[in-house]
Amino acid sequence: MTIVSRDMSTLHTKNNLALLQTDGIPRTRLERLLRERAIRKAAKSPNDGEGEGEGSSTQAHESGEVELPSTQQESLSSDSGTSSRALNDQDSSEPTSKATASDDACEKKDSQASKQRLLVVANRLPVSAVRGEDDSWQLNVSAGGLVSALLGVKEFETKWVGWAGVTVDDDKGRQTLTQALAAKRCVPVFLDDEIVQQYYNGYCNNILWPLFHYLGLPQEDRLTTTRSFQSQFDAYKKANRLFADVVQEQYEEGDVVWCHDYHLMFLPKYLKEQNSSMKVGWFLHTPFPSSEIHRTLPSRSELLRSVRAADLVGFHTYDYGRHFVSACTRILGLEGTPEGVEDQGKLTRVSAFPIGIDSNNFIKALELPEVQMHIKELEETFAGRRVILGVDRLDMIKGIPQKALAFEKFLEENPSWQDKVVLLQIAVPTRSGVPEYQKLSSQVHEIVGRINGRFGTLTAVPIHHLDRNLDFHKLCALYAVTDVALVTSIRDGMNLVSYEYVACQASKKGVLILSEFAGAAQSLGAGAILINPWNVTEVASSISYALDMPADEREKRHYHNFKHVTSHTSQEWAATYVSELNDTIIEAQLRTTQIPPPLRIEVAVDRFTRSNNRFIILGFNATLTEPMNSVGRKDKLRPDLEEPLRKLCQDPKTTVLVVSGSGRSVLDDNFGDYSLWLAAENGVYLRVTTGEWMTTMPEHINMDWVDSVKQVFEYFTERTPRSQFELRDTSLIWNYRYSDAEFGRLQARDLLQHLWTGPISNAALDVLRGSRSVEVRALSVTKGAAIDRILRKIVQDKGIKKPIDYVLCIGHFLTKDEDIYSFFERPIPSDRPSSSSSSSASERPQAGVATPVRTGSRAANIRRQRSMSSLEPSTSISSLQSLQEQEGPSVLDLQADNYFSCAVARERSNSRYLLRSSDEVVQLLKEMADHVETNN
Ligand SMILES: O=P(O)(O)OC[C@H]1O[C@H](O[C@H]2O[C@H](CO)[C@@H](O)[C@H](O)[C@H]2O)[C@H](O)[C@@H](O)[C@@H]1O
Ligand SMILES: O=c1ccn([C@@H]2O[C@H](COP(=O)(O)OP(=O)(O)O)[C@@H](O)[C@H]2O)c(=O)[nH]1
Repeated sequence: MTIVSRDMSTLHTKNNLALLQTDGIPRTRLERLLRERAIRKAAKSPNDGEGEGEGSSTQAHESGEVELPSTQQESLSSDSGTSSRALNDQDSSEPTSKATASDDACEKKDSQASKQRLLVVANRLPVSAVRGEDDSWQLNVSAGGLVSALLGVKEFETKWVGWAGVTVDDDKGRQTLTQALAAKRCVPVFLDDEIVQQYYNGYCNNILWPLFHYLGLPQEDRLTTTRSFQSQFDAYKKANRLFADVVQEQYEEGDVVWCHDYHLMFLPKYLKEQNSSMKVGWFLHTPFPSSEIHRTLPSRSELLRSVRAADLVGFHTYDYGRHFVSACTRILGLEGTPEGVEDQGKLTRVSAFPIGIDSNNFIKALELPEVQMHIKELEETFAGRRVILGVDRLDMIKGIPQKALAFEKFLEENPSWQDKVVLLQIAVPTRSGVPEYQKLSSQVHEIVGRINGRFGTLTAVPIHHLDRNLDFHKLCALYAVTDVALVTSIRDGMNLVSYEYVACQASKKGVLILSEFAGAAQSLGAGAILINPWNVTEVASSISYALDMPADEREKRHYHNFKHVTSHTSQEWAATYVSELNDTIIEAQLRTTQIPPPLRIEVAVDRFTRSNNRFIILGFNATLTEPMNSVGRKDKLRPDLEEPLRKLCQDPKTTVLVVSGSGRSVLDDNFGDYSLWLAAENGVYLRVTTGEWMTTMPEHINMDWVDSVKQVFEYFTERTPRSQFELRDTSLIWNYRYSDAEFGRLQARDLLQHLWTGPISNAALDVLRGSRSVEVRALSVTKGAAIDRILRKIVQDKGIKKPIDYVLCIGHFLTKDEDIYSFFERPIPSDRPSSSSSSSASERPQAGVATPVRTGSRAANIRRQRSMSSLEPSTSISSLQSLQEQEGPSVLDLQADNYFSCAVARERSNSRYLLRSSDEVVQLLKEMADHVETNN
């Protein structure tokens, strides 16, 4: 990402869409992403190409970024007795309190001026701080896959925001730690002990973590537990606010903000509330469980909604993403699409981005003298024995007890191996403040002790169990010398240990036994032996198979995995994610240009009050009723619309028409006692409420297909619980809005497939897909076709003399029915609404009315186009043409400023304006009704 990428980020920052559309940047998402990828590849210098992973450690070290310490010294922290990776950019072991934030920042700015700025926000910073005397700070690399992977990301000008793993209550300490961290491009979020206990140990690691790994919620045995869940959830939100505040302080326009993991599910929402134009991504490092698991969580909806505020939501695997979309459709009732989750036109893109490692760093580390020395030591220690390696945080998800049991079974079944093989298990202590982790530690020790007692000898034990964090060089050496890596996670977001093992096995070509419940199984499945860790017998026989595997099979398997690990690096992962996030914003901007502007209600009302003969056309479903996705919706007029509608209907200067796809009885029930016009079945039936229904059905309408379609709809209704179908005179509708959303959608897909390609595909019918329905209609039955006939009838019936000078047409119409909007438009592209109507409307390319629309010629035109001129209503409606012939001038005298077509709760529409929901329809009609009162 060098010069060309910078051009891209300039485009993003400036939202320069005009430029975007004219300078050759492709318009489709895939084309843009392919191009970005090509640019990234081309921008790699030839030197970067040594080894597949780009961005070598040396390079990163020189730029002063935080990195895995292949080029740094490592230190054993003598006071704690544990081995850790000390991390300083100038000097690896000295305390860093003297480093100043400003010096460092300036230096970085110059060297990284061309890079995209990236704010990485994660609960844990890549370094954990330990306070020394004199307010000095030692910064040690934190353990865990998230940190390892993100340390490999070097393409961006990255700043980290997170918790340093330590409580600092005094101002001086906070100040010095902030300075020390600034040298690592890290910014601390300070959490007090109470928050850490409630948020991190409590809500994150005792509730979300087990739940997301299918271990269920903790059992409650008394009400105080419920109360503590609530206080943990409150602390979770509070902690997320603290993160949001720090991000806000650090944010500069154009930055990409990348939020990580289950600790920060509220962060996207808080950030967008603070700044809606911020580019916000969220990535989950754990699995996202099936919606059936997620729905057990009391705060399930709030969490989903908050994550949805992000522009891009990423997961390690397609399955996790699918579960998330499914939870949003089933729990929030939103629309899941192949692209993500949609709510009233707002798309949250959901994709899989499998993480990788900085493979080059591992490969190069193997050449270092210290690593070679460790390799030699290990070879000597384990001479004559094969070594099976396990490296895990001591976490219940890692299946360490299962691993030990499988190894026990293997020894039991293979006595000849008993003194020739050892299981070397590194169990890095983690989250020791959570009681479940303390229990696990004792459990594992007990099992290991028992097995060693059973199979050990005076001089050797079969399991070497180390409860500690290893330094990087020792870890690399272990990866390189061992014969088999055994990963038995019962669930694991990805599992980077398996990647790291493969990266270090270029010479030995050891075997990877990998749990099928780790995300890594999807990428390393070709080369690994996949196992179900719960099946102890299977794992035991896989160990046996691995130890006896012939060299050529090991080579082949290793080759597959090595290729994957070295090409799908952490750098690639981050670059792909950020590139998609940037593109998601471009896409949203492009979509915006296709979205009509919001209706300015005050303008519509103002024009209404100044006109003398108004025509108001209202859709019914989701326009005058509750929104589509509210549970238990009935086809019923909203109670808050009754009064305003009644007032409007009583106004002598206003004619109100409700036009709906619904049948006559639905409209009768809702509007029988109002004084207005009703058009049922998309205008096939018409009546003024004081009169009888009449048909406006066109002649020669072909309905031969009805029986065949009916049979198909019956078939799908029987097989889709809670779906229903309705037979109308000119249409059939199958709707599944009360069915399981995903199943309904799959059924609809099958149904559509059959209608489009099956035996009735040549019938004279239109197939229309609604958001949760499929409708089949006679050809050319649309609201736009009907409005012509309806208008004629109304004009004739009311004996209208004064031309109609104001039209408001609002509805949640299917695309096909949007021809009702264009009926009142005059197709002259150069015409524009005058500026007084609405400034945003004047920017709309499709708005084309400027001069009076003469209904006679317009209607005739439409009739010609649609071959709908010959109408035979049961009650005669004479043609408007003849009406005009009889009565002289036009009945429509519509200035552009006085025509308002509005789609309700739609994202894209041919209408001039949008109303977000039926709530806004209520507001509009109320304000109009208020003016009727005062004016008349
Ligand atoms: O920060 P801690 O509470 O000490 O825990 C360490 C990290 O554990 C989890 O790692 C996950 O991320 C890895 C990289 O994507 C993935 O390979 C692994 O399967 C996950 O378990 C956790 O998600 C991180 O937030 C923690 O920092
Ligand atoms: O003593 C150790 C052992 C392991 N790791 C690192 O911890 C990470 C574990 O990541 P993984 O994705 O396997 O699981 P997680 O712990 O994140 O759940 C790997 O990068 C290891 O290199 C470490 O820092 N110190």
